[in-house]
Amino acid sequence: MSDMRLVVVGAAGRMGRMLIRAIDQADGCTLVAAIERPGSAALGEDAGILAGLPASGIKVTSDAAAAFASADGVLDFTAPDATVAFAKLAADAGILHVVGTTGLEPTHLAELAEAAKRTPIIRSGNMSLGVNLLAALVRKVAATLGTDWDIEIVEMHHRMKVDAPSGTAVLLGEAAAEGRAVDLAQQRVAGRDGITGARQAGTIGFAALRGGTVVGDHKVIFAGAGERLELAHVAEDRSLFAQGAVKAALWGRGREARLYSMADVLGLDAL
Ligand SMILES: NC(=O)C1=CN([C@@H]2O[C@H](COP(=O)(O)OP(=O)(O)OC[C@H]3O[C@@H](n4cnc5c(N)ncnc54)[C@H](OP(=O)(O)O)[C@@H]3O)[C@@H](O)[C@H]2O)C=CC1
Ligand SMILES: O=C(O)C1=N[C@H](C(=O)O)C[C@H](O)C1
Repeated sequence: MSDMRLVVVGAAGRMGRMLIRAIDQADGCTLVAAIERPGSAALGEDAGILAGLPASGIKVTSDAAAAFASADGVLDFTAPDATVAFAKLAADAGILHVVGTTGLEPTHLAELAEAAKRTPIIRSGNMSLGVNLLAALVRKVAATLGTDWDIEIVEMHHRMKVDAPSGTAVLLGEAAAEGRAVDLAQQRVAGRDGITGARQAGTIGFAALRGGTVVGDHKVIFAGAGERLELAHVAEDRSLFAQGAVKAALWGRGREARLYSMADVLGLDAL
């Protein structure tokens, strides 16, 4: 089979550069375009150079529609509104859309679900094997323990991160809620401050720390009476997210139009 032709949108971002490198290192795929927004200082730059590689001959452009027309898939770690716009363009072009963008609101998710009726979309708040395995463990533990065990999710990220709680924290919260057979939206408590009153049984709490260059730390705490169970994941290098995204793209090639998760890609659904 010919190499899968991939486009990276948000190519000059922290993850965009990692994705260009991950494509370069992987077998079975080739970078065919690199996209940034109109007016970006990165336009015209060589995508390889941008990513710390030898020149690739691929210049960063802002014409996503033209790029998608001659590609098989797009890797998208950008921002919520941009991701929705790219989802429509990817569906128009009939190419696979891998979405790592976080901070998506229900309206964004509804738009992605609509686009996924026309083309496959693989979306995850975290593309690493470790976090997706952790989510499966959290689901099991939450299903096993009663609501006399309080669930709190603590995350820390670098100072440049713009959304909170992190997409991973939300993913882990959803896993805990699934385990308890409840709706996370009804149980979610984030950003306590001031006289909050005592903790309500059954709620799932989120705390977000920001600072320095932390790649991504997540801890799920099950706090019972007199004992505590803590499950944690530490991401040491963003390249693992990029490698996960490339793995997802190769897995998703030729799949039917629908929304997939990283658990689908990694075969963790049965856990
Ligand atoms: N799922 C996962 O495994 C992971 C997800 N993430 C998520 O990925 C996203 C990006 O993170 P990160 O790389 O650190 O952020 P950056 O801000 O470094 O990169 C985002 C890039 O997308 C660009 N962009 C934004 N809007 C558009 C647009 N309309 N068209 C083209 N390019 C656009 C930005 O350009 P500009 O600067 O001009 O706005 C920027 O270059 C975040 O939501 C983050 O949480 C990060 C790591 C792992
Ligand atoms: O913005 C980041 O950096 C990260 N974002 C993702 C998230 O919101 O969980 C994944 C990872 O933790 C890094």
